[in-house]
Amino acid sequence: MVEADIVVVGAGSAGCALAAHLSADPGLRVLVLEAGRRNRLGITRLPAALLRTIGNPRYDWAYQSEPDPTRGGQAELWPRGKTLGGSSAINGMIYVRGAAADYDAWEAMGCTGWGWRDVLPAFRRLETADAPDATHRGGAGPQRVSALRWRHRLAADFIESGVACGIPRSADLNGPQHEGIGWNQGSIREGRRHSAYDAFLAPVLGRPNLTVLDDVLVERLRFDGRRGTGLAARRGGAALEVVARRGVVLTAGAINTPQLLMLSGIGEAAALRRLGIAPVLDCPEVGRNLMEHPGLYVQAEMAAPTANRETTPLRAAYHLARWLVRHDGPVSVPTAQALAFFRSTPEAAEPDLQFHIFPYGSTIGRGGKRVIPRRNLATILMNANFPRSRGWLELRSADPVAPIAIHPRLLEHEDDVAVLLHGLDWVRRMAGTGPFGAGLHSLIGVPAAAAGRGADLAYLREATRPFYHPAGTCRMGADAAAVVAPDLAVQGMEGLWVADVSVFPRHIAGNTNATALMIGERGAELIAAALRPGAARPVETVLEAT
Ligand SMILES: Cc1cc2nc3c(=O)[nH]c(=O)nc-3n(C[C@H](O)[C@H](O)[C@H](O)COP(=O)(O)OP(=O)(O)OC[C@H]3O[C@@H](n4cnc5c(N)ncnc54)[C@H](O)[C@@H]3O)c2cc1C
Repeated sequence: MVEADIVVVGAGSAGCALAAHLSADPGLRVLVLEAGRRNRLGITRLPAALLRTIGNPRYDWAYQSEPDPTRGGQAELWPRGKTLGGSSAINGMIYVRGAAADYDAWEAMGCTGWGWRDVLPAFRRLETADAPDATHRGGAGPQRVSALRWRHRLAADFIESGVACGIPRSADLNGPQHEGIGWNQGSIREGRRHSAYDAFLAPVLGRPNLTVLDDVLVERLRFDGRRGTGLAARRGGAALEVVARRGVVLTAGAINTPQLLMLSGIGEAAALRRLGIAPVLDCPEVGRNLMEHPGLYVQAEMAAPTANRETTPLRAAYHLARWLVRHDGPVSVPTAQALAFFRSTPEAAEPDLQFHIFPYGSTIGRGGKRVIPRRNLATILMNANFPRSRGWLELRSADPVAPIAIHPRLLEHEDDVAVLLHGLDWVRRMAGTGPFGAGLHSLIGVPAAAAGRGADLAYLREATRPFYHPAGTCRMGADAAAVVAPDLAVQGMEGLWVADVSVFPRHIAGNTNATALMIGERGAELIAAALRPGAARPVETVLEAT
């Protein structure tokens, strides 16, 4: 048996930030449990190595979704990091916080304390940016956020074409001007991936009140009535009982956090009973509201050499050596070189579309493996920022090892289809404008505009994919149906919090890692406040308040 004051389940983006902050109080014993293994983190630090880790069960839960009837029955890989650092150890390292309006929208939805003015200090506190300032960017936080050390010409061309199409230029997409087109920044330190584990936990492992255990699969939570008192886990083949003297924080991510709640009896009571799980709390929204950025990965055949040409054995060896010595070059950078946040139409109330440009393209080779062919390919990623479609998660069995069923429904809502159709027009517009357009041979698979809306729709239904940003499955809100209250406490329970991307009440205009870190940082503040003497939050008060 192991004991701690606070037990944190999952050493991913949010979990690492949260545990580092909470354990800064030497009076609080913090235990972090992570299902993935500590070993083999070396390869994850090479930014270009993500092609080797995504889908690899050593680092990735590698979920397979259920067929999606809104996309012709498409089923696909849903990667989720399974190692110290969680998804931040296998992600594309794109660092973007989203728009101020995204968080003000959270606040307007009842999430008091999550407006931009509340979350900006947390964003600033957690980062060390290349160019800190007094208003928007931090200069002393654990997470390094760096400019690209290697830039491809075609990304510069893409930016110019975007400007020529009417997208404003942004000097810093994490600065005051989020709407616009500009260079991407990376969760990268001196050319190496800077995962949440590297940034937040590794530097404080020496704290006597902090313990991090890897290879621990948490199977279910233990309760005394409605109070979280610990959990049952498995380390290697052995059972492990953990006592949480003051509470448990779930930071297991948008798929595993709701799974763990359901396995522990918190979910839709009737569905749990059918699986032989005794309900502790009837909370039907657990696992619901699954939102994901839907979008297209459009491959572009370019006239001039793209980064695909840098992957010959000789060039790859050179770039690896260059990275080892100088920590720069094509293997030192995140996937995307430039990003844009822009409006699908002039009438759109906010930037509802995002572009990414990758200076390389990949195809699926023999055995279903992703390969980088020796062709001049680039990839334009276009996605909708605020999907209205909702999927859900469904527990298949009471066995904690059985993967949960993921029902994506990416194109359920007509508004999402309409936004993506405009996005497709934008892809064609970029392909016909400015220096990027001049250097482009063809957009592979994209129907010609002349083929009409029917052809576009058929293409969208066939080609739309998830962008690896699932969120919202333990929705935060002030209403009775919300899974967690704005202080991240699970409603109707005591000593139990959720602090990861599951709590999103609405999606954001941006990739989700920075926001996950912010939720960890802000969550730690809220939980520390709840743990202060006199701050007890009786269950009855919570229920009355909703
Ligand atoms: C392939 C990929 C590419 C991406 N690219 C980008 C990008 O470029 N930029 C960006 O901003 N975002 C990106 N994202 C999304 C972003 O990384 C995630 O949204 C973010 O990391 C989620 O943080 P989290 O803390 O909610 O969960 P995670 O970081 O996923 O952490 C959850 C942790 O909990 C552990 N865990 C789960 N269940 C258990 C259990 N039962 N017992 C013990 N431990 C458990 C997991 O192993 C994991 O370590 C990407 C994601 C993926 C998968």
